[in-house]
Amino acid sequence: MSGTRAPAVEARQLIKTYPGGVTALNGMDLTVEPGTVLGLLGPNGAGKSTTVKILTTLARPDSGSATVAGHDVLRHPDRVRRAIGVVAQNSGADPVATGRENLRLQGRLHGLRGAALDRRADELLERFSLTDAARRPVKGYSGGMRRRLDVALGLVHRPEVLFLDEPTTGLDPEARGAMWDEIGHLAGEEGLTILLTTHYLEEADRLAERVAIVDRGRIVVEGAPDALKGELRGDAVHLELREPLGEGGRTLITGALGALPGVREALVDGRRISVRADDGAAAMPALLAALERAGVTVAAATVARPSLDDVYLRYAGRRYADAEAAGARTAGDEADAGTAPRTGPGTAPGTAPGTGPGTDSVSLTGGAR
Ligand SMILES: Nc1ncnc2c1ncn2[C@@H]1O[C@H](COP(=O)(O)OP(=O)(O)OP(=O)(O)O)[C@@H](O)[C@H]1O
Repeated sequence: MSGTRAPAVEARQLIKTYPGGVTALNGMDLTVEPGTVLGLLGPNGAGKSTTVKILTTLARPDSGSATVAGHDVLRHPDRVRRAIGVVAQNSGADPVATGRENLRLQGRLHGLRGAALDRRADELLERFSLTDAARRPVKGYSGGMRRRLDVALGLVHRPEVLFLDEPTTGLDPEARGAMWDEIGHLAGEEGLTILLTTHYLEEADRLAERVAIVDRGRIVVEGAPDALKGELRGDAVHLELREPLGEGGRTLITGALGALPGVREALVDGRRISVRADDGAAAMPALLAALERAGVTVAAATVARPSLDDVYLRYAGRRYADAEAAGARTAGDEADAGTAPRTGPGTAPGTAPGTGPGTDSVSLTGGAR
């Protein structure tokens, strides 16, 4: 692949507000280089699906622009559609038809006929280890087989860019691992450009050459996973307290821990404290002593190399698990409320890192280093 080729996907300043006032996208910028896998990583409700809908011409932004495979999504949606494959969150396969019938139908929709259609269907069945199941109705397939068929359906017309929306959600660990291998091959050996959305940190880490972390409708940081983790120099120390700290306690502890030698950053959030230290093991005794002096009891402590979880915490200002829980609560509210508009993280764009309610943080070094 030439380094001078135009980006396969480019989005600039996409804004999208849904009826009811939910700001799903709040200035989304995104670039995917040809032949690479970009992982759009973010918690539930961050705006990943809305981004994919706009890039695949299924929704229009309120403002901003985007091109896919060199075609403008608003001016030439038909050209974009011919150049892309889309694997949506929910399977598009007909459960009553067989795997082979589904592939043939999809091929016909893309203009394939006769021997070329048969060849392509057989090729994809073989490619995705579905040959033995080719003549069975899809409703009898396992979750992993269905997902592989979904990807095969998205590839029938040999697209340049493949969109995979949450490709492994709902799969068991074994099927997830198999799907990761498939996606790795598609990008590596077949040179496809892939934009995949995921809310699994591990999936982004494992599959994506570059990760764009999306939070509240915009990208908060983008880069190669190892580089992003490497920028957070030092170790991540996580402490769990027996009792949650109130507001006064949080401020006190944040200040006390942040002032210890070798400690770069401390973030206190309820029962959990996250510290970034030059040497986590060396800092641990002083951290525990400072907490003991403050009358705070520690229930558990761990030291680890920074993970994408820590990258998210650094740039989005809240823990990934908390953001996920907030998104899940939102989805639950929505289900309770029937057709009520979704609200949640997307309703509060632009909250500065570390300033969310219930969180105190102090950075002693300024910036991410
Ligand atoms: N049709 C809609 N009407 C109103 N609000 C919506 C609609 N679709 C999405 N939203 C809201 O827009 C925001 C972004 O949603 P989006 O589905 O793009 O996020 P996501 O990151 O893909 O999350 P998920 O992983 O749960 O699909 C959320 O706050 C959501 O509640």
